[in-house]
Amino acid sequence: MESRNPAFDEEQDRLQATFREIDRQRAEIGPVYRGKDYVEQLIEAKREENRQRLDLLANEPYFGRLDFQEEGKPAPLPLYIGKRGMELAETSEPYITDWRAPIASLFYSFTGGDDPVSYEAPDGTIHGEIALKRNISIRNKQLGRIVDSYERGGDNIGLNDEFLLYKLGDKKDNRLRDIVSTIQAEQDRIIRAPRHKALIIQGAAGSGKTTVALHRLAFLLYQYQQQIRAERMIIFAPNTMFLDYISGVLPELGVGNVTQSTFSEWALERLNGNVRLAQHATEREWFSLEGQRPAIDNDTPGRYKGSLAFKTYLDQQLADFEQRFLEMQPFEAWEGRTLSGVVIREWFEVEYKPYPLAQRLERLHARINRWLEMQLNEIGDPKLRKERSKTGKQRLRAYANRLPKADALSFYQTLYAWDKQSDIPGPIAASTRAYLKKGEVKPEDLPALVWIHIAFNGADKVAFDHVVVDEAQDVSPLQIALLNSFMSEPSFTILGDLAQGIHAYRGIQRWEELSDVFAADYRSYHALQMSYRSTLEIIEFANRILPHTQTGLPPASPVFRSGDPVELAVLESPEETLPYIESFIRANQEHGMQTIAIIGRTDEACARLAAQLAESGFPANLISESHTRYHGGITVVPVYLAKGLEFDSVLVTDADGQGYSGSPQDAKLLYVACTRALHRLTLCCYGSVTPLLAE
Ligand SMILES: Nc1ncnc2c1ncn2[C@@H]1O[C@H](COP(=O)(O)OP(=O)(O)OP(=O)(O)O)[C@@H](O)[C@H]1O
Repeated sequence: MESRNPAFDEEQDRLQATFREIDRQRAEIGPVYRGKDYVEQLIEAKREENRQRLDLLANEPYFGRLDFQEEGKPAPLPLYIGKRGMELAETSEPYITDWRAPIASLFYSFTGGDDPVSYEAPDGTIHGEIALKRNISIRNKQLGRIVDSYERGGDNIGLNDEFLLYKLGDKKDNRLRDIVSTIQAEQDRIIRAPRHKALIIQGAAGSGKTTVALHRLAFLLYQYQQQIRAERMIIFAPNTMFLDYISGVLPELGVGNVTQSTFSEWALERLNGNVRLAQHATEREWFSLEGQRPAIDNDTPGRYKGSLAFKTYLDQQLADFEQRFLEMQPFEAWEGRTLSGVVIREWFEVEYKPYPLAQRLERLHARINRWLEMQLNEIGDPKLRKERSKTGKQRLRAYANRLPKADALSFYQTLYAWDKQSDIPGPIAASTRAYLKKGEVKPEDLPALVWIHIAFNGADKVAFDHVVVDEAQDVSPLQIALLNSFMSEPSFTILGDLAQGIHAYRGIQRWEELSDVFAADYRSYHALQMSYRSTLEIIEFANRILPHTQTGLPPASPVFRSGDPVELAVLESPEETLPYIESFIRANQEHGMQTIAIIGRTDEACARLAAQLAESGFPANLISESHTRYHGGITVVPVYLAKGLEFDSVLVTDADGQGYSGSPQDAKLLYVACTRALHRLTLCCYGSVTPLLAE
């Protein structure tokens, strides 16, 4: 605990007063209503919301204080900033300010100096001066550390980062955490950006992209309470384990009900389970060490099928498909009774035009059926009517069967038919055909399939109020265009790091590929360069790998947090690897590291290692594609699945020329591996070190 001083005593008194106020308000809410009265139930829902808010506040009422003197006011007023807001029950005066409130933006944007400051309030710009900025740490209801990062008239040297460094030095468990108390100005600008934008964020490893995106959701829900609903927000992330890892942040911020999904999961749901996915086939091809991996270009299957050029091709094919309905023939129910083609086309082309194709077909079918019933009703003789009814219905079935099918998978299959004249490059068509023949598609086919499905069935225009796409360097322009078609106006947070583009065979090479999906007024590009996750030593080490990724990205800037030097162990023989890893784990546990990861090169190597470790008494959590949970503790993980995660201490194995050749693809993998470490990074290999680390 801090030594006693007047500031500490003042904050102690304020904290106790706050707890008393929270207790008072909590008691006033009264007992839970369990009756059946609907109005009472609605009121109870509001009360429950209040209970939850007060419980959250009771734990850590606030984390910062900002004394702001508004222009024209005689003295500064202290604002206490917390995860949720609170008013005094008696006077309705603000007592704790929600971090998302406009005035709280000053706490984040202010980085020192005596210059006047301003913030955007609903009624216009408010000007004033800051007299004090104070970080207050409250843990288990106890006042802990107080750090004044600015005091008017004080010397204010070098205190700005102290609280941040104190926070960054923490050991991690198995969950990503909120950062409300230390959001940095550049991050805050993204969090508070207007709603109707497609923000594209290139952020260095550990720059807080994922965290910032989650805080942005909380901000949007607060700022646009009337227009945005949590149930209509969605977060796309690369795998379910990563979703599990980040799932704690939104509840900590008091946000529930936001859908979190992988793109594949979401797409399969759209397709009503009508397609079967060849799981992980591409990953196995690209991340094993067997075989020669081809160079990546625009004709790499995943890149081609995710391109806007492919989207144009699909749209053309869909338009041609629709044209074929214009050739609809007359329907002859029985000899002498025919519904003319002109009438049928009129219904289809004019009357049903506003509906999506599949619905138009359904309506047309029902309409012809009604016409048939009417014709039958005109026949007086029951025997003849029965006979004609049989013929008419048979013929209608045959007629409907002759019409092209508005079904996404059937249509997609026709694009790859061996005799089809097509824009699709031959090798791509052949390999896709082979999968389709087995009744399977690859993840790279899903955007196109959903695109077709939407063309046939329509998209729910207001399905999303906001979409977050994490690890967006691995998604395709077609995916983004598709998601955009589920919104009346774009509202996106798209974030990633090209240097971590390990799925480049299906992802993008430049951000323009994604931003081209949006009109110029909507898109805005942001770069986050400061990296918060790792120590100075780790960031500098990883920065040396960066040029080999050939992405042209600038090095990440470290926060000045120094730790142990990065170690590279060159072993004499493969037999030394296991004892080396065991001693690594032991040493790190003794050092207080809570999450320790051994990052291997392939699935197979990791499975072998985890089995060996278990035998020698180090049970580790092995992560594979099918894992849905990240448990913390000791983890063995193949590098391509480590993306997005972080660990107190990391050992990268296989750091030799075979594990990581000098190619840009392997440079990205090694960059991902090294940037997972918060406090300690070690690499090991036997034989020759990878050319990526040759210097
Ligand atoms: N302003 C901040 N204050 C405290 N911690 C922060 C801040 N910004 C980021 N962090 C921490 O840095 C780490 C990295 O954050 P996050 O995982 O969101 O980064 P990222 O850019 O998505 O990383 P990567 O691309 O490498 O997966 C997390 O532990 C997060 O809590």
